[in-house]
Amino acid sequence: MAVFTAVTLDDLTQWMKQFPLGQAVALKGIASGIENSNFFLTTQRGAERAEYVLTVFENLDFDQLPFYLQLMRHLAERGIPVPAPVPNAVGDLVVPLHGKPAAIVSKLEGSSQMDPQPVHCAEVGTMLARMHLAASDFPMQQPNLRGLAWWQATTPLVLPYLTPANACFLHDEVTFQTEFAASPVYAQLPRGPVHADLFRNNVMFVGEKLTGCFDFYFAGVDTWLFDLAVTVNDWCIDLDSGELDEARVNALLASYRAVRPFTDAEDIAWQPMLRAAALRFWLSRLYDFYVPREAEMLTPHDPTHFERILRERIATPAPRLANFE
Ligand SMILES: Nc1ncnc2c1ncn2[C@@H]1O[C@H](COP(=O)(O)OP(=O)(O)O)[C@@H](O)[C@H]1O
Ligand SMILES: N[C@@H](CCOP(=O)(O)O)C(=O)O
Repeated sequence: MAVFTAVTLDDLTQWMKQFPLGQAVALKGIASGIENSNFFLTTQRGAERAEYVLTVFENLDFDQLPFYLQLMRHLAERGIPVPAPVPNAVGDLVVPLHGKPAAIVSKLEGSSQMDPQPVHCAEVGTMLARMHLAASDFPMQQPNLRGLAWWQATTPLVLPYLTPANACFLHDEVTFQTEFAASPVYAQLPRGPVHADLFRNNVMFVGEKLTGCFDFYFAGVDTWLFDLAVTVNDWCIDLDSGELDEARVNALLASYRAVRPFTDAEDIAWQPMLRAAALRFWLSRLYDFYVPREAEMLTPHDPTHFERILRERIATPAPRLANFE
């Protein structure tokens, strides 16, 4: 269940007056999701009804949220299919509700495709490349808050819970990634604002047509290749083994490259980056599993899934980016 803060239609009677949306006439809690309280909100202005998503943010504060919501607005204005935040009468995208930050965004059509085929991966690749280019002139700066500095700070917190062999494995991978991030190849990688969590459950489809992506609350400035590796590590794998599925990898990379060709540095960095993307989610899942936050509100995901993927990415050479047609 993912409604941590109860909101009723009565609560919204006054609150909605700051938005140019008319009255709230229906509100339904959304069960999926693990971080925030989400609701489908129906509004009515005159005879016209419209659907939105109301989010009450449980873990992010008022200072952090403008980056995410302004980025969504920036992308929506450039035709990238992401939820468009609705500003209130004074232009604020984030406003208090029950003392917590809240926002209203447009509702995307469709549902998640949890058994993606190459055709779906091709759609994701095209959208991701378009999103990277469209975000490249976004003026706000916020690093990926789940990047290298977070990995280095979080590793000592989870090491005591691991077997000696796994502790050693984690420590070695963070050392490897620290050296990779200091390398000349890494310095040449193109970067900008990235989604950083473009998993299957964060993209909507109607049939084979991608209708949008959401959940920008891990977005930040990082390399485009990292974002691509996060995406491939979720969309293009066999979920049991963690192995890459060649047809889906091919489809996603070819469609991405058709919009934004890869650089030589990206070609060289691909395998370390697939490892980095696996490490990032192994570590966050370990942290959520072993170091639960106070007033726990988060359902932890299985960390061993990404441990398996990381071992697999180290063991099996990644196909060269340049070879994909
Ligand atoms: N803009 C949107 N349009 C349509 N559905 C949405 C939208 N935003 C969220 N949802 C629905 O809400 C669910 C939970 O959202 P999510 O962002 O994953 O929550 P959390 O941040 O709590 O993990 C999604 O699985 C999706 O069904
Ligand atoms: N994708 C992450 C967890 C983030 O959850 P989300 O529901 O906010 O996308 C993972 O799988 O560990």
